[in-house]
Amino acid sequence: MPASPVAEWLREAGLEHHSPAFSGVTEDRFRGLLMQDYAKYGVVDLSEKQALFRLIKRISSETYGGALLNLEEQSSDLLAEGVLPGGGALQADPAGRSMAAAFVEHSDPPKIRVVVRKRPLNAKELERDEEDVVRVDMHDASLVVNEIKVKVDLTQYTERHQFSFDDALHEGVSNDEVYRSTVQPLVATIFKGGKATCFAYGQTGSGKTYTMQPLPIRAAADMFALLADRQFADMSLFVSCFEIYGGKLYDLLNGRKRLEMREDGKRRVCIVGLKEYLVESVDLIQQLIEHSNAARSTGSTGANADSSRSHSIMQFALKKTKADGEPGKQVGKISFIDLAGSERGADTYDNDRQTRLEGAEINKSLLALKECIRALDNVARHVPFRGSKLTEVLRDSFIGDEARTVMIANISPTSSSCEHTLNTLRYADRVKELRKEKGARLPGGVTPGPIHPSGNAYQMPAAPQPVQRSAHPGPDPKHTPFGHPSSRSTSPLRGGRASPPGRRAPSPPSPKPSRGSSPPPLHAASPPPPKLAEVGAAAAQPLHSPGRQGRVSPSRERLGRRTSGDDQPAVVARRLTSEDGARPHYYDDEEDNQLLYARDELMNSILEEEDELIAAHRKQIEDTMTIVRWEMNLLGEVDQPGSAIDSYTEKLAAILEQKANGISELRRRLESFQQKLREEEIMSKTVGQRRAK
Ligand SMILES: Nc1ncnc2c1ncn2[C@@H]1O[C@H](COP(=O)(O)OP(=O)(O)OP(=O)(O)O)[C@@H](O)[C@H]1O
Repeated sequence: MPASPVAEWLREAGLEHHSPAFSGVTEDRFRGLLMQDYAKYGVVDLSEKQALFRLIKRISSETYGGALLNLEEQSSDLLAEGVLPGGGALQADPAGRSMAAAFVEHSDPPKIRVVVRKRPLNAKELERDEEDVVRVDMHDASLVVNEIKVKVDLTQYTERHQFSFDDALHEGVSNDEVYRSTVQPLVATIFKGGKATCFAYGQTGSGKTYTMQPLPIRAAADMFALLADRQFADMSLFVSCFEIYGGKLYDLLNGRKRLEMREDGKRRVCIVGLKEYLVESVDLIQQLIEHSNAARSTGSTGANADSSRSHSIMQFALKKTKADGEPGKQVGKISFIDLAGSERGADTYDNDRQTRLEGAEINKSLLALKECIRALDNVARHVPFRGSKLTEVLRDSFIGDEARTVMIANISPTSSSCEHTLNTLRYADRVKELRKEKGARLPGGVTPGPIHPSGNAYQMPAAPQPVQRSAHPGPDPKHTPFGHPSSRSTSPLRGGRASPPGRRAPSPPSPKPSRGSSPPPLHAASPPPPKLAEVGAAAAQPLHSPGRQGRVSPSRERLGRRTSGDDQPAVVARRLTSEDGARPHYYDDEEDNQLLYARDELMNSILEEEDELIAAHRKQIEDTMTIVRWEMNLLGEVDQPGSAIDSYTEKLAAILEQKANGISELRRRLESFQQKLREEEIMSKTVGQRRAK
């Protein structure tokens, strides 16, 4: 007689001696066994329990669509590193929860984790015989950068910079190990209802994309493994991907469609129109990643023809699934962020205006990101989201006890990249600095010794207050210029803006794919694949652009730090090294410094006013539509027999005045903006000329 499938499975797992106890257990019942059931069938030994757990995970996953997982490997990883952080403690879970549920409940990764990854020398660097100046000691999570310097008499010497982080990964470390050190511990956070963020920071070509790309795939594999558990059967995974390019949002899974950020009544940020995909296989995620990569903006710069000039953000949202298959309430979320090249925030003086503006935007967003992460650790009452689009979009990921962030600082090994490498490490160091004992820090960002768990002498800068955008005095939709409400006065555009929060655009429910079915292929130029669900984002209010008080000012922050005494000396050489890679360079010449600071200020106000100008233009169009309605009404009135011409002329005068005011206000704004662009042009040219000297 052939063995039953259950007996066959047990044999595969080396548990055949337990087969008699399982006789009569159906395949479905077997798949649904929980940990507390194991003892009933005589499986009490720890290693046997683990083997049975892995077996059930594997067959459940094969049945429910996660067949692509290498569960033998994944589960053993989970068992070794995540599921059982306390050794075998969870095996004896008194509540008798499944291993998956116990993993989620017991896992508690730190709020912030900073990991450095060094990439190997590439073929070109080897060909040029470039020197590897970075030594990583994985054992104590530290690294040393040997910076080669030249004295005034032209003799060379080496300056040694030492850093320590939560993990330091050398060039031989695989992407799997990176995953285990960074994102895997965050998987439980998402199932617990938390928001997790993982971002890669570093100069162009340091390995950000190489590092980030596999992470969502591995995370999805682990998430599917957990989703196969009965405990999480009512949840599904949704994926979206967008980029922030020049301060604007584009959907990378929907033909780079421009997206708008909105804030709903509860001050939640929504990205209106962002497409979300229900995913049930790792394969589909792989295709979505390829699709988004193809769509991502890259542009050529003096530094690197392929340098990435945008931040790309892939988000996994875990949601409850409604009975009709539609997504319900969000449980948790993880964002994978491949940041723009960090060096792109500086050295932009010689480029064209567009590139300079992009550089300034990147600079601003990297500074704001650092401040938001630092605020996480500092349990700050105010988090400076409004510093940039990037941090506004990620706002909910920086709030709440369950917010977790992992930063991966990618560095290149060569001597020629040394300055950028040090900038990246200093940025990473500052992200983590609250965890360190202040006394242990050496000048210049050198941070030997262990991380102190409670050292926290840093104070957040005064919380910036959001400033309302000063809109021009357009017509109030409730009041006509004649001083009384008009039944027809509501602007159709204004009305149309307020779509109900949380609504989804109608889309057919996504059927669960049959086992083994492969998702449709994606092509860069092709329309998005099926299983599409549009995010019904609330669209109550557009976000206010960051006001002058609400932004992170690079120059002011820098000046403030100089007097704080815990950074590098203020003036050390002909050129001061930028301390966190997101800064322009500063000089020991006071005049040069003044010029750079002034240019920073101007650039920031241009970035703010650009948004405001566009918003004001939009509003002006809406107002014009409202006024046209009034005019039509007025003409209707004057055509009536016996209408009073005096009343008509008065109302017409009021309308014309309102029209003229609207246009002159918009024109004033435009002229002020154009003037700033001209000033910036001149300043950048002057800076470029001084630097060339
Ligand atoms: N750890 C690594 N092992 C092997 N090759 C690597 C590693 N890191 C990066 N590389 C290679 O180095 C090159 C640059 O890497 P990558 O494109 O990821 O850099 P990047 O930081 O994302 O750059 P950009 O900001 O321009 O997007 C690629 O060819 C990549 O395959």
